[in-house]
Amino acid sequence: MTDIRNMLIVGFGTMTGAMVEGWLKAGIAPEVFTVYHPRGKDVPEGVRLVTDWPTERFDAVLLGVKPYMLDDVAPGLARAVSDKTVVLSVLAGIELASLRARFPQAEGVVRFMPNLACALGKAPNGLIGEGLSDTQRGMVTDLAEKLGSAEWLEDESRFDLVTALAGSGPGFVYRFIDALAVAGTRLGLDEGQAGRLAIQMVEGAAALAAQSEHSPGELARRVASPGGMTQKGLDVLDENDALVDLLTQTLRAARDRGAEMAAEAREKG
Ligand SMILES: NC(=O)C1=CN([C@@H]2O[C@H](COP(=O)(O)OP(=O)(O)OC[C@H]3O[C@@H](n4cnc5c(N)ncnc54)[C@H](O)[C@@H]3O)[C@@H](O)[C@H]2O)C=CC1
Ligand SMILES: O=C(O)[C@@H]1CCC=N1
Repeated sequence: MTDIRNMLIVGFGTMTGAMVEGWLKAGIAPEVFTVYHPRGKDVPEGVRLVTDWPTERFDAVLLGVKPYMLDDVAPGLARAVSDKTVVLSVLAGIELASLRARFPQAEGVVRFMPNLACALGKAPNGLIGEGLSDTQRGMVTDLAEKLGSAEWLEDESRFDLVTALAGSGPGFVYRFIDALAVAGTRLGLDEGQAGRLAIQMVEGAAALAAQSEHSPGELARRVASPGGMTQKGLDVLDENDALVDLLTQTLRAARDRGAEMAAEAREKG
């Protein structure tokens, strides 16, 4: 495995900021990172900020702008891409072919789908690439594992679904936490206390599920005493597959938006 020597980041925002936080915590030196922003930007200590397009070549460039801004930055960014560079994109819905059309000279192009838990080294990172050398694939795997895990896909048609589950997923979980707190408040708990209980309960339950030898289904069974309180609640979630159906609709809607964004980028490219 080859350590990354330099990475240019274009679009240093919520997502790529969390990634850099995770990489710095994992021991990558801040000098590895260069952030480009035409109007300047706060960056962590030791990270280089440039307001003009750099002319040197980078091992990796990380694209972190909003998907509809791809063509605002692609021509300038192309100057920092050589035939030894891997282009990493966190842009939802933007396909490998759309990236390749903008960066034909890059050696490899990768869709790298993290989530905000990167900052804690706890994100499942969806990956799919094209044109990668073995060295680049090893480097990208290492970068992903420093942020949590590396989940390589072979079939790009599934990537938007991975994005919906693992990239958008924290948004859905936060809604669930909020809903638990709202429900508790509606039924009579103090609002602040209901919020604290909901967050700490989900944190502990997720940590236990991650460590346990048992599946989440079995863990739910272990919480529910026959004829007891939990079972009565689970009966509501399970009736007519209510929760599974709701989450299927949720993932489908998110996934299908990815396909729409992909089509928009394809038309422009
Ligand atoms: N927020 C999330 O949880 C996730 C976001 N993503 C992807 O990450 C990308 C960025 O999303 P966020 O970080 O949420 O948005 P954001 O708005 O926080 O970040 C975008 C950044 O791009 C910068 N920017 C705008 N114009 C620029 C230019 N011309 N040159 C250089 N930088 C420029 C902005 O200053 C901003 O900081 C999107 O493509 C999204 O699909 C992917 C997975 C999860
Ligand atoms: O909402 C979005 O489009 C991106 C994809 C995953 C999380 N945020």
